[in-house]
Formats: sequence, structure tokens, C-alpha cells
Amino acid sequence: MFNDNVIDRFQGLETPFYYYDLDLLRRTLAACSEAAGKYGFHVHYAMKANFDEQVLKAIQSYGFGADCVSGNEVLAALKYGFSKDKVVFAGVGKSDKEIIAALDADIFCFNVESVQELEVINDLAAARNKKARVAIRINPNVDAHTHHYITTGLDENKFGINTWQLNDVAEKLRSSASLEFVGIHFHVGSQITDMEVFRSLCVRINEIQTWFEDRGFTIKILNAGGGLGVNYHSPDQNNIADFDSYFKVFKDFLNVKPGQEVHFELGRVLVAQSSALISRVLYVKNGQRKNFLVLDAGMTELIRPMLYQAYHQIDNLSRTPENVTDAVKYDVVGPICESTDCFRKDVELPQSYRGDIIAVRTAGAYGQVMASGYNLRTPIQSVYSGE
Ligand SMILES: Cc1ncc(COP(=O)(O)O)c(C=O)c1O
Ligand SMILES: N[C@@H](CCCC[NH3+])C(=O)O
Repeated sequence: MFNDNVIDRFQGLETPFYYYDLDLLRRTLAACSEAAGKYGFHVHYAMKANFDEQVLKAIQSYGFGADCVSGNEVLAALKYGFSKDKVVFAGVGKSDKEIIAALDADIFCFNVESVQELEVINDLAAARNKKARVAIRINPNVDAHTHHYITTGLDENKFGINTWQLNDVAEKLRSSASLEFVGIHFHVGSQITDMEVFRSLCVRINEIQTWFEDRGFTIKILNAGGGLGVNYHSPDQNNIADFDSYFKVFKDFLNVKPGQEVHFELGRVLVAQSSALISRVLYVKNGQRKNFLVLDAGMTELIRPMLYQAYHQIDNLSRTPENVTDAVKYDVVGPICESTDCFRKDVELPQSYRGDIIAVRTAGAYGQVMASGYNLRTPIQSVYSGE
């Protein structure tokens, strides 16, 4: 990801910025597309992970659909050329304005997260003389075994409709003339690396599919959501996920009927490894108990370590690790006036100096999109290679 030319180029640039290796992104997209194609599966990109313009253009060019979580994401998907027939709109709190925009755009379907939302979509569609295609997002109560904050498929989570409410859903679908039921949707969490979780999900999807079919419904779409994780600890090895093993779980365990489509909504695994947050060391503070590297980027540029105690590899690109005989432990911190503004404590790095270039790796997913303007920070820009 970082050859000498790239590092030389960074020297002349103002930091911080997000660096995108578009070649690596394209290789990742090609691998996913090939593996999904092998099993006849369809992938919608979960745009919430990263909506950088070049990233969206690359993803669209590989024929992926778009999974959106706001009206603005729906509009962005259409703007960047995603086919409206491949745009889905999920989210637990869709406003009337957002629903109307999506109805007007005639997107493929709404992933509906409550019985009341079904009523609202039906009313808004009826008022426009339209039929809204809907998939029911069901909370399957499957534990994703991931960080507590990014689990979405347990009874205690706000997402989806609990199975004990399915009778109400069935009744509402039967009585709502402006809804067309297309399928069932699930998403149990993010950064999942244990394939057993996806096996358990398949078992639940099969059970719920049977429940609907027993009541006379036809399911055209089985949507298994996203959640496949990446390796944050070694971004230079296996930086492209094993998509084949992931999809094979669904091939082997999902009960797919003839004519049905299987959809996925992958976000993180498509974009995480091909980007890094690049910053400079502003100050080296040697305390009695601690050494601090104060960077010019902080929680306003990448909040994952502070929010989820997430691990990101940190490299000093100005020092060659092979020649290091002088490793020092630093707390790598940002400039923001919060004590939690720390990327990681006790990071072993070569002796580092003011002006050194630091890369915080695997930052392409939920990095730039979660940046904030706290402390009136300047919005962070993107730098690309492989355009
Ligand atoms: C409904 C839905 N689909 C897809 C995703 C994408 O998840 P990931 O980036 O883990 O693949 C999310 C985020 O967790 C989501 O909430
Ligand atoms: N933002 C989270 C994941 C949430 C995914 C969206 N439901 C992260 O940084 O890992």
C-alpha cells in the first residue's frame, strides 16, 4: 500500500487526510464480485461505510447495488449511477420526507423495521397512487459475537421486527393495498469473523421463510445483510477477505427456492483495507511515566478507537521498521480537548520525531464518514492513488 513513491508524495501534502489505494479497492471489489457471481448472489454495497465519491464510482462500476440508510444516501446512490432497481432503503427511523423521496425515485425496495412503518409507507404510497415494494427486516435474535456496540440482531437491539410481532406483520401485509411484499431481510451486526454466526443466521432465515410460506406468502428475496469482518491486526497480509468461504456458508446452509434471489449488504469488508488515515507528528512529549506522540489527527477524523476501543495498526512511515533498534512505547494521541482522544496506548514504534508521517491503517470503513467538526476542525480531505 505504501511504496517509496507514495511516501515521497505524502511529504509534500498537508495533513491529515484519508489516503485511498484505488487499485486495492478494485481488486477487493473484483474478488467479491467473482465469488458472489459463482453462487448467483447479489451484493448491495452498504453506503454508510464510506461515501467518498471515487469509492462510490468504483463500487458502482463493478455492478453492485446500494444499501442506503437515509434519503440522502438514496439520492447519492442514484447520482453516482447505481441502478434504481438495485437500491434498497433500510433504517429504523425513516422520515416521511425520506420515504416520499425514495417512492418518487422508484427504488427497488424498503427494508421495513416496524409495523407502524409499514402503515406509514402504505399511506404515503397510496397518496401517490404507487405500490411500494417492501421487505420485512426481522430481528432473528442471533448473537453476532462482536463488539456490544455493533451488535444489531438481538432482542434488546432497536433494529428490525421481533418474531413475536410477525402475526401483525402478516395481517398488515394482507390488508395494505399499496404494499408489495418481496421478501425478508436480516442484519445481525458488524465486524463478524466467526462463520458460525452466519450459519446460525441461515438456520433462522430458513425457519422464518417457512413461517411466511406456511401462511401463503411468496418470498422472492432472501436478504442476509452484511457484517463480514476484516483483519485489523495485519492489514498487509490477506488484505482481501476470503469472500468465497463467506458466500459458501450461505450456499450450503440457506434453503434457497427456485427463482429466489439471495441479497447481501456488505460495507466494511469492501472498503476498510484500501484506506488509511495519514497524519503528522506535531509534538513528541516525553513524560516521566509516559511518552506521547501528539498527531494532527484525532477523534474528529477517526473515532472508532475512542468509541469502540477498536484496534487499528499504527505505522510510522518516515522510519523503516526493519532498521529499528530503538523501539519506544508511545501513547498515540490527537489534538482534541478530550482525554479519550487517544488512538492507542503503549504503541511500540521506532523513535519518532516532529514531522514524521503516521498511518492509521484499515480506516476505509466507518472512518471518514464518521468524522465530525468538533473543535471547529477542518473537514478532512481525500487523496487517491490508482485513479
Ligand atoms: C442494515 C445494515 N446492512 C448492512 C450493514 C453493513 O454492515 P458491514 O459494514 O458490517 O458489512 C449495516 C451496518 O452494520 C446495516 O445496519
Ligand atoms: N460504525 C461501526 C459499525 C456500525 C455499522 C453500521 N450499523 C464501526 O465503526 O465499526
